[in-house]
Formats: sequence, C-alpha cells, structure tokens
Amino acid sequence: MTALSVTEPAAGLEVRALRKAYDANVVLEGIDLTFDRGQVHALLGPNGAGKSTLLGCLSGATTPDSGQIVVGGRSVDGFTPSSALAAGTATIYQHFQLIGSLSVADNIFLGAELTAVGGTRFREQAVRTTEILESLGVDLDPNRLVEDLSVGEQQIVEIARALRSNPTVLILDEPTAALSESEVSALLDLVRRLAIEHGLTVIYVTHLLREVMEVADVVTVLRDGRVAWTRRIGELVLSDLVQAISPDATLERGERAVRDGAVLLELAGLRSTRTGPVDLQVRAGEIVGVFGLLGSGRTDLVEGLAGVRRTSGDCVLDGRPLRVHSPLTAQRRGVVLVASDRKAQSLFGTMTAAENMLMPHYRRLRRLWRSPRREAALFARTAEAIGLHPPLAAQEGSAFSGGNAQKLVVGRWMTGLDDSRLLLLDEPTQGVDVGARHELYELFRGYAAGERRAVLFTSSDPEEIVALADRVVVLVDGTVADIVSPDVGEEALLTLAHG
Ligand SMILES: Nc1ncnc2c1ncn2[C@@H]1O[C@H](COP(=O)(O)OP(=O)(O)OP(=O)(O)O)[C@@H](O)[C@H]1O
Repeated sequence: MTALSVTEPAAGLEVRALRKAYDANVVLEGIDLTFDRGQVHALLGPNGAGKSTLLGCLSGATTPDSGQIVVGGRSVDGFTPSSALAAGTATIYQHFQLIGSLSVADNIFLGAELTAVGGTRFREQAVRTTEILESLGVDLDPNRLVEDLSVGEQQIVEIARALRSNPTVLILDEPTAALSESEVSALLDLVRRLAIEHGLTVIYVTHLLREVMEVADVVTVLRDGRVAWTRRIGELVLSDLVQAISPDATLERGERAVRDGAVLLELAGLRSTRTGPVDLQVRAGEIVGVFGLLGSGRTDLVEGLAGVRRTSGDCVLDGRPLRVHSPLTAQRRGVVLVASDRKAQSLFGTMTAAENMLMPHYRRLRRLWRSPRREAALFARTAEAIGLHPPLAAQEGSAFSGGNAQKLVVGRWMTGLDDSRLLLLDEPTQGVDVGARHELYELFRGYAAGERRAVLFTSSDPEEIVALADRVVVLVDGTVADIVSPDVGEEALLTLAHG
C-alpha cells in the first residue's frame, strides 16, 4: 500500500464516455465518473443497471466499446485483467476466485509466487500472508487449505490477495454478501482505513444501503446504464437512496401470519452434517426465519431438509414421515429449495431464462405435448411478477445480472404451477435490489398464504428477518438457541445469535 503524496492527482480513477452494448442492449451509455483518492465511492443502482459491467470494464474483464479509463492520471488503453492490475487496480469479485486444494498463502501468491533459485519461498509467503491478514485483524493460519475454511474466511483470503499487489484502486463487488455481522463491521472498518490512512481509491458496489451510509464518502446511483446522480454522503439520508434506486419501493411489512394453522412440518431431534438436534414446528401459512451467525448451521439445516445433506432424527411433513435421500425425493414430497449460491447450485448459465425458470415443471406443462405458447405466457407472467429484467425468455442464464439471476431461480417456485408444500430459501435476496427485495417478500407471503404451504428461510441479515419472518429460529453452534417473534428487533436477534 502506498502512502498518499501531494504530487499525485486527486482523481484515483476516471471514466470518460464509457460505452458498452450487448447487441441491441446498451448497458453503459457513455458513463463519466471520477473516483477520488482516499475516498470510498459507492456505486448503487437497481438490478441490471450496469454496475457489474462498469466494474468489469475497470478490472479489464469486459472490453468497453468506446471510452477512456484513466488511472492515477494515466490513460490505460487495451485494458486486460493483467494491465488493470499493473495500473494499480485490484478487484474483489462477488464469486470467489480461490483454489480449494491450495493453502491460504498459496492462494494469496497464486500467479505471483515469491521465488528464489531453489524454487518458491513458501516460508516468506507464509510470513507475508500473516502480515496482510494481521492488517485485516484476522487470525488465520496461512497453511490451512482454503477448502477447509468457512465462506467468511474465504472472503478474507480474497481481500488479502487483492491487497498483495499494493493497489492504488480497490474495487469491491458486494464484498459482504457472505460475511457474518462481526466480519462485516471489521471489513467496513478496514475499507475506511484503506481509504483514509493509505489513500486508496475504493469503489464499492452493494445493495445494502446501511453499509453505504456507514462506509461511503460519495455515492453514485446508476440507472439504465447512465449516471442518475453523484452526491456526498453527508447530504443524504437512507430514504434518499431507497428512492433513487426504486422510486416505487414500499418498505412496509405485510401482515404477520396468525400462528394457528395446522402443523405442516415437525422436526424432533433432527441432525444434519453440522446441525442438531433441532426441534421445530412450522405451521401452514407461516414464514419462519432461521437466523444465526456464519457457521451457525443455517444452510446445513435447510439443505438437510431438501435432501442435499444426510439427516437423522425425526422429520414429519403433513403427518407423514419425511425421509429424503436427494433433492428429487424431497421435491416429490413437495419440499423445494432455492440455494444460496446460485452460480454453483441453481442457475444453468447456458440454458435460456425460460428453461431455467420452467425446468422443474416441464412434466406438468407437457400434458400430451409441449405448448410453446403456453410456456411463453407462463414465463412472461412470472417474469413480470418477480420483476425480471430483461424479461427475455430466450436470454441465456449467464447473461442476467446477479440480482436478476437470483430472481430467475426464485421464480421457479413462483409460477403458481407446482404443488410444493414447503419452500426452503437460503439467503433468498442476496444481490437483489431494495425494490425487488420487497416485491419478492410479497411473493413469498403469497406462497405461504392459505392452509397448505409454508416458507422456511435463512438469512444473515437481521433486517430481512424482521421484514419477512412471522417467527424466528435463532441457531447458535448448530442448535436452536431460541424461537422468538421478529418483533424483538434486530439488536435483540443479534444478541441472541451471539449466544
Ligand atoms: N454477457 C452478456 N450478454 C448479454 N447481456 C449481458 C451480458 N452481461 C450483462 N448483460 C446485461 O447487461 C445489463 C447490466 O448488467 P449488470 O450485471 O452490469 O447489472 P448490475 O447493475 O450489476 O445488476 P445486479 O445488481 O443485478 O448485479 C443487464 O441487462 C444484463 O442482462
């Protein structure tokens, strides 16, 4: 990390008339932006606004059609990932770029190994890794294999790797999505220190508006590939951000379900890989939130119920024992899961949006033969309900922005076609913009409404738990620490989750 010198320009990175289109879809319409040194500049905007595309151009991963990128006063032509790095721009992507079978230190120095005549200087790499990790306030053994780390620890390794090259511009794309609450505050604190003490230009993309209020100096809102506005954080309140991103967003929460439906799901002494014993009843009509810190067993619990992991103990659905050995057997009993890692677990990048959405329903849709018109109508109706952008049935899954890809996989269970009984959602709105998030909450409420179905969802975001859940199961170290009303509030939930 370099110290800020008076002779260096105030602008760490400038973007001039940057334009990018995919065929007829103009994604960036001539962006002009200046990111100053020593400042955290947040980039916000609804799903599909062009944030990731802009970051892609800045990191060299995407080639703009025209325009200029200037780093530290020097125009950079023919931006590639390696020239971006050489120019002093380091990017931390939403999806980890780590190799599980290598150690923490090996990952941090991957492609930039410290070598001597005898080969790689592993000990020096380990020492340097420890130094970087210490600067992040993290106590992590540099020799541990990345595959043995929690998701939060892996994110820390990503950040440490970005800092290894002493960048002047640090780009973070939704960096806290996988982190626990204490890791989030440590990260935000670190990001501020990197900007203030080391003069780094930090470009920070997120959908979490509270994070923006906490970490940013300057905010830019993108809409439809254009800069809507740029303002200093001191001139703003949170509702300005909500308004700018989603003018129609209603943040009022809907009615909580009355808890007198029949018991739909009953768990007694249920154990999954790292969770249990869990005793829990979920009633028809209910939305139950599972809240816990990273590693508390949230994902493990829903994956166990969905047949992704082995379980033991008693599980009864609708009065009949539920014994699932695979997601398919779970689905046959009406238990379906929207996994948290859409890229790895749910989205088929090379299949179309319609195929991605309608895949679980083709059998039912087919009747005697498939009807393209019926499928198109169903897709269009669901796409509108979930706010999919663009609502194009033929677009490949991989061409959707992060938030829209999430809407697509959630949309599978929002077609109104299936007769599932229990919808399991693992971090259902990760990467989804504030307006669409509340639209999805309404859809989940619509799913659970009535006497037949229920929703069990996990979230690491207490705000989401309070906004969506009728009842909250707090997990600590894999066991149920408490079952409470969300009315206890975010702070109380966090206190309970800390054990
Ligand atoms: N490879 C691609 N081919 C076609 N269209 C693409 C491709 N990549 C992105 N797009 C389109 O570019 C637009 C902007 O996407 P981008 O990922 O930049 O949005 P975003 O603001 O980052 O959204 P999110 O908040 O959902 O991550 C979207 O309409 C998307 O469908």
